Amino acid sequence: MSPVKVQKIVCIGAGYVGGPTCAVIAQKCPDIVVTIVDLNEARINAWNDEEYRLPIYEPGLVDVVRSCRGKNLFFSTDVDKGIQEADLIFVSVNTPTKKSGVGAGFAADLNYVELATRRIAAVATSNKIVVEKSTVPCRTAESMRTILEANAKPNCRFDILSNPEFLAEGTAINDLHKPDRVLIGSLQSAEGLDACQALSSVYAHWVPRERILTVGLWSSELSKLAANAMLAQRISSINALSAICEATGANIDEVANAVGYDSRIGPKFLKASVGFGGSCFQKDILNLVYLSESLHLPEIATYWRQVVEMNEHQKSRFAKRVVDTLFNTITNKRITVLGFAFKADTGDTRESAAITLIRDFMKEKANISLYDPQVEEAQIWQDLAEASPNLSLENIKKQVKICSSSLEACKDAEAVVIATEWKEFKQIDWEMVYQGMNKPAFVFDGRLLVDEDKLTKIGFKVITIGRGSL
Ligand SMILES: NC(=O)C1=CN([C@@H]2O[C@H](COP(=O)(O)OP(=O)(O)OC[C@H]3O[C@@H](n4cnc5c(N)ncnc54)[C@H](O)[C@@H]3O)[C@@H](O)[C@H]2O)C=CC1
Ligand SMILES: O=C(O)[C@H]1O[C@H](OP(=O)(O)OP(=O)(O)OC[C@H]2O[C@@H](n3ccc(=O)[nH]c3=O)[C@H](O)[C@@H]2O)[C@H](O)[C@@H](O)[C@@H]1O
Repeated sequence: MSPVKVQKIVCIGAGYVGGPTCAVIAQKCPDIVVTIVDLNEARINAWNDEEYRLPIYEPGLVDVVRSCRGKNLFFSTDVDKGIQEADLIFVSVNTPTKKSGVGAGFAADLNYVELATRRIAAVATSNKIVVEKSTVPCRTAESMRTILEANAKPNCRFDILSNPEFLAEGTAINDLHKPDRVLIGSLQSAEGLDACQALSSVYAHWVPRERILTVGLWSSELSKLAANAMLAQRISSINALSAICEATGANIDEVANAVGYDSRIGPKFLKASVGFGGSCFQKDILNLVYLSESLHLPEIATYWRQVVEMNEHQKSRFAKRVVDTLFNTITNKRITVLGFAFKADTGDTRESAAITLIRDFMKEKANISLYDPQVEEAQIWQDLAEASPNLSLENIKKQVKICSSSLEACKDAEAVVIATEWKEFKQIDWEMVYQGMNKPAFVFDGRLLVDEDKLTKIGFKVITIGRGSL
């Protein structure tokens, strides 16, 4: 048997990963028809929007979709038809942390993966290559195989691959166009290797062969969790050092720079911050913690859990520094929060540090003015309500005001807190901001973004993460 030549791809899940990933596959493989399906009709309608108001904000994404939608790229809610017609199926559904039951708070909720897998088994009438794109615990492919084989129609074979995604939001299109590596895991059987070859040939349309790594299934699944854990660990390490800097007068930027010059360490991902956010770092590390505990490796679980605990500590440490600096009370004071997304260049707010900060400021009875250039208002209210379940939305709205510019948000404030590193916050007219604020006027820079000397000259008192305020 020789590898299948992939002609039709369906992707189940039109989210942050399925959408951009498969849009780029369509763009780079004009000979392949790609259909992205989702149960969420509103999301699919947005992907099909005539004015290209897509459901996610990602620089460069509109151009990719514009170049191939309606030609070889389609978005649909008809999941069954998509499955039936495809020879390769990406499963790119959400895998959030379980909220209840065994492993609640740690384990990945694999319900969506299982439902998608069962749907594939129920409706497929020909052989399929099924690709795990979602981030899943090690050995999930085995569960998928068991479900598929138990429910397969006669003469219908399924080959399962793991092909985790390493894109980061905000740079997704560039990451997909020029990936550091594409990782494909398969069984080492003849059929498994053929399936692996078929998927490799899809990526080989634009990714150099030496960057397409082929490994065993379990290594591939674990490598995804490992990569996120090690990236997050770097941030927790630099953030732990930022606390020492604040207490000693060392400067975290200088420390990170000096440390990063060591070619074994490297300069990337060493930016101290108010804490990492995003849908995956915390979830994937907790998943690794749960996996370690399930494997009776408690010391390993404790080691990785600390990365998340350090992140929580960083967020609460920063909120406390704001309160302490503002003479130990922010009750009835106006605090401006600039940025709500978990990082710049995305409208995504999942696990954003800004949510935790605002929750903590609300507990202190502060009034908050908030501005973010991308995040939708409805999303902000939903996130704040979820973070403070004891407060009604009506009460939250009494304490929080959403503004349409930085200048408006900073008016009459005692302090400005920078929570997201949006480029436009670098270009704020701080002279004008200063005039409109109460005095003393404080700026708390949680993203090492502003020019501290310049702001100090204007009259601000600037408190920066990882720098002493002596
Ligand atoms: N967001 C990111 O930057 C990255 C995420 N990942 C992983 O990729 C996976 C997907 O993440 P996102 O795209 O962010 O999630 P998402 O929540 O944006 O999208 C998932 C989509 O799957 C759909 N869905 C769920 N079950 C379905 C079913 N049975 N049939 C059809 N559609 C279904 C949902 O309606 C949703 O639109 C997760 O496992 C995540 O850990 C991996 C790398 C990067
Ligand atoms: O599995 C995933 O979901 C993805 O998770 C991260 O991507 P993402 O969360 O989109 O964004 P990152 O750039 O990694 O940033 C995550 C968080 O860490 C923060 N961060 C990042 C880098 C840094 O030096 N300091 C820092 O505080 C960011 O502000 C952000 O809040 C990984 O970078 C991707 O490789 C991975 O595919």
